[in-house]
Amino acid sequence: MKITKDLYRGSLTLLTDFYQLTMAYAYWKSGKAEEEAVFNLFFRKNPFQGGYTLAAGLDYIIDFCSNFKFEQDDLKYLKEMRNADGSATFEPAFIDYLQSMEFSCDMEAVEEGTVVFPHLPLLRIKGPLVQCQLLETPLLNIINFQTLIATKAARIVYAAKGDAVLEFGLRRAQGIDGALAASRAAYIGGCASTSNVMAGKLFGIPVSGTHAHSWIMSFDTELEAFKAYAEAFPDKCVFLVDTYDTINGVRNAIEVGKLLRESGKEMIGVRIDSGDLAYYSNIAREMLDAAGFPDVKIVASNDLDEQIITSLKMQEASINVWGVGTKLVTAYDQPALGAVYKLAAIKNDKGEWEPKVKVSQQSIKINIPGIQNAIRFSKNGKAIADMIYLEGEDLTSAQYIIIDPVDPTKRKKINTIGLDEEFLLKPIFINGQKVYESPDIHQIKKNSERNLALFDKAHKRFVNPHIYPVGLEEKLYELRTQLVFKMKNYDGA
Ligand SMILES: Nc1ncnc2c1ncn2[C@@H]1O[C@H](COP(=O)(O)OP(=O)(O)OP(=O)(O)O)[C@@H](O)[C@H]1O
Ligand SMILES: O=P(O)(O)OC[C@H]1O[C@H](OP(=O)(O)OP(=O)(O)O)[C@H](O)[C@@H]1O
Ligand SMILES: O=C(O)c1cccnc1
Repeated sequence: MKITKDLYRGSLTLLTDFYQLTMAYAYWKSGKAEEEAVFNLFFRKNPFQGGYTLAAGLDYIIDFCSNFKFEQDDLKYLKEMRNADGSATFEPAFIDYLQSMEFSCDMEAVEEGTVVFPHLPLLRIKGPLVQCQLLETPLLNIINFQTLIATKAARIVYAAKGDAVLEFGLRRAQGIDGALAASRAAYIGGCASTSNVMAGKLFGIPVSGTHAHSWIMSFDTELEAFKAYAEAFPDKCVFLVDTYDTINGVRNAIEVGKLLRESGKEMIGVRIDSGDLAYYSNIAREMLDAAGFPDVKIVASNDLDEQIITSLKMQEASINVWGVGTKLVTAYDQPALGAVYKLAAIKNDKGEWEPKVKVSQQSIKINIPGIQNAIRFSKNGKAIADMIYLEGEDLTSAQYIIIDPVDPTKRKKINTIGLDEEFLLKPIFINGQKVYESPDIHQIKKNSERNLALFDKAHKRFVNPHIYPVGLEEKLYELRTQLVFKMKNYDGA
């Protein structure tokens, strides 16, 4: 992937919040910049009131970290930055320090296309405090959006029950990278193709498209327009039939379909983009079948999402292909995932890791301290539960109790005999060197399919989905409880 160089023509290293730079400066001034720290990236609630989340964005992160370097242009900008009194914001020695900075962290992350849940570490980074801090914002920016859109796509594809979903979002997406990243994530989430040609070029996603109303309107009649399109694309005819009168549009499509057949070609489909999609698709199906076109597909579009698709399926609409734009690429009903990035441990003067916790009045906001990993238990191809545990913990036990991170009265016993186990975090970088072989986009999409198949449909339904158990291993739960007590000054209470 060449997003860094091709789209922005330079370093993306300044794509961070200013406070990360002020902290970087202050860490450097106080001699803490190179202290080793561990941060975790996680979210607290599945989006869209759903029962699962589909991780995406790691390949952007790999690219971002591999290109993490303050370049001359960036340094010049920082050097010229001034405080209100006209003094330089950053002293020259700090600018030199930034210039010499090389990405040197260890990173572990869940692979793209992994089904994930609240509280699981999606990404863990270990390295100099200053680097981990500077990376907070871009890592969150990337994961938050692509994970959200991949999840939305997975829901829409689930609603379509095996029919192809074409992503049509570019024109209404949130800007240029919003559109590109959304097309990528939508493909990972299960869409068959994108209308976004640049996403096709950059990421290798299949591109597809029909034609617009303007094509029809540019001719005197719809029939002429269909005929001219058939001449240009005899193998790719999907006629948009609703510009004037949908039923008449289907009639015209059939007429041109017959002409195509005479020349040895077959019409592929018709598209309906307005009106009652159940009613018109059923009429179109009857007309097409009666005219000898049972294999011609019916494509529907017009502000679709998983709820409308589900409703149209229930109405037995004769739709075979779904074109979905706005509500997919903007994650219309929930515009942000809300993933956060929290300090989990820091190495003290003695070289020991000290777990860190941020106390909150809301128990859902108390982070999980320490260097963690997560393991997924499954049986006969079905996931049973995920356990978050402290790295280095002995994992040979035949039985675990996992404790809900928000409500400690919720516990689950796991007998590990006969269960399959998968470690969710995979090594991505060691000392700044990439050790992970990035799968191509098609393999990532397959990984999503494999992952989604691990989970029961009870977790996938849209209304009140069954909650998948994710819990803390007992020692981690104890550590967190003790730390919270300590920070609240009621040790052992
Ligand atoms: N049978 C149906 N059941 C549920 N929702 C439907 C059905 N048919 C269409 N819809 C959805 O209802 C909404 C209709 O919106 P709207 O009224 O703006 O469309 P329209 O009548 O086609 O108008 P326009 O021509 O401006 O697109 C769209 O989101 C569409 O996907
Ligand atoms: O509704 P969405 O899910 O966002 O899907 C994309 C929409 O974009 C197009 O409409 P537009 O009116 O922009 O152009 P058109 O002339 O091709 O219909 C297309 O016809 C869809 O309705
Ligand atoms: O190809 C299409 O039909 C298409 C592409 C973008 C937006 N709406 C429709």
